[in-house]
Amino acid sequence: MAESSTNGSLPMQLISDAQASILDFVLFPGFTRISAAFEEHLTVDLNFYVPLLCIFGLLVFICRHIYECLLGLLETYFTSTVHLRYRDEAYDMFIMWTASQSFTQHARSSLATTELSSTSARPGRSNDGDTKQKTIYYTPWNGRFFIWYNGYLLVFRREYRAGEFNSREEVSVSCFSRSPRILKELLNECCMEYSKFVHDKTSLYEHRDGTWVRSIVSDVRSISTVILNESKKRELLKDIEDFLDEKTRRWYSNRGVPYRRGYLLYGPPGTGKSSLSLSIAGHFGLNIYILSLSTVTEDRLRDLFAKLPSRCIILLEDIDAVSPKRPGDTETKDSHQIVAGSPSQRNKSVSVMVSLSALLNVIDGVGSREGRVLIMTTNHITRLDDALIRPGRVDRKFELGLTDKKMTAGLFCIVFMPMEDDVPPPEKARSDVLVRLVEDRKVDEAARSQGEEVKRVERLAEEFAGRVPELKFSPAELLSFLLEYRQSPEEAIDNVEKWMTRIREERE
Ligand SMILES: Nc1ncnc2c1ncn2[C@@H]1O[C@H](COP(=O)(O)OP(=O)(O)OP(=O)(O)O)[C@@H](O)[C@H]1O
Repeated sequence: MAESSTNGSLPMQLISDAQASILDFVLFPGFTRISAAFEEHLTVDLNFYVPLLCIFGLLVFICRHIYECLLGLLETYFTSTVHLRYRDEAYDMFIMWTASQSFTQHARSSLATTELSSTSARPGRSNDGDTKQKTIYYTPWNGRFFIWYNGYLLVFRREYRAGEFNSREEVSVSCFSRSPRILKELLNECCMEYSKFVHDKTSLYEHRDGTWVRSIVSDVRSISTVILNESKKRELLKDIEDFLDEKTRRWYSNRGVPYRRGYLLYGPPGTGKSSLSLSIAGHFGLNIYILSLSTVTEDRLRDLFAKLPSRCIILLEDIDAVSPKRPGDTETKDSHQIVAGSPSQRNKSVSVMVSLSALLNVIDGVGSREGRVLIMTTNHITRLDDALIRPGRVDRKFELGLTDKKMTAGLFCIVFMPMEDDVPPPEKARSDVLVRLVEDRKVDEAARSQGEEVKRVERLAEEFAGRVPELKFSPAELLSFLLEYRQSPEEAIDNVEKWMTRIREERE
């Protein structure tokens, strides 16, 4: 120590070491090595420039800080921002809009997906099925992007924040103005475009992590494709139509009666309870929220009911999963509190998480939305507690049964009746006049032969229905058999006896 202080070289060395380490770790990683290399090969002592570099680094640091402060001030006082919550429909609307904008094509960082929604929803079903027809969508990703919209410069930020437990995406759009008017205009446009897109489609919501997420946007399933007793179908549709009428809403509201309607669809498996509910949603242009009681806890159930919009269909499937009542059980004080399973059992089985009392509370509790149509389905009506299906909770009950002759023929027609959309439209007309004439003639011939085909299928449908005994098979079973022979109705008729024998044997 004494030696070092006498020659005076160590303090200098210490200073330059300290400077070097600041440079190495803070401002200029690898400085020491580079400096050594310079000294060795070019005989230039970089240590001479260290103070200058430190000052320069400090200046850069100060400037950057000032820039951040100014940007923060600008953002706080002179810009307006709209934040979009990931997994919310507004997010999907905006992202869908960006995918069609030209600035997206030039974004240097973009996300390539086969879906445009936050929830892996399928906007339309164009991306299902044949992989050759899949579309890749590009949307700006992880950065700040500038957009010109109606003459205004907007900044679109989309940042991905990876967390230890959950990762999330942050999306916002800002404008350089204290008024958010232009941002609202933009989001209105996104909303309108989106509405046009989903106009003739049914949005199907399922729950994920305690919130409703749109899982499918599908083409409306025509109610005519659900085969059941026609008068029952008409009665059900009429009832829902009356309920949804504005006059009915006023009537309920004027008399202080909760504006809700409940239906129970019951019958054996595969008789069309879910299909009917979906097509009812499509028929009335309502979104459908599907909930299986075996997949939620009571708290979740309460939350999900509270988050329902005011006009929608909520489909509660397999409600017998919560009802503890069996034929012969006596109604006790506890019957409304009985959970189908003790707490320990509840932990073991996912199918017994909701008690009857919790279900009744959400059905008619204060959190329950006005204007919602509740459809409950069950395969075992006898297992349901009377309290669950009393009027007010279930206003109408509809049984969906096994096939009778008419239904069998109807199912046959669904499979084999020619439909306009079966054949894709011809490619764009070619200019060749002769070719077009030939095509026109083909269209006429097709129309004529289609009429004959309709009569033929109707005749075959009657023959098929004559061979299938009534009330022995579910529509799902028959449909699945018919689809095997969808290219040939005659073969379906020839093979139905064999199929019925096989099914009977399987059942025994
Ligand atoms: N009445 C029907 N008309 C047309 N198709 C039907 C009918 N019933 C069932 N299907 C067809 O059978 C399949 C199953 O039907 P769905 O899921 O609606 O029956 P479900 O009664 O809800 O069955 P589960 O009780 O097992 O849930 C679907 O593909 C559906 O298209």
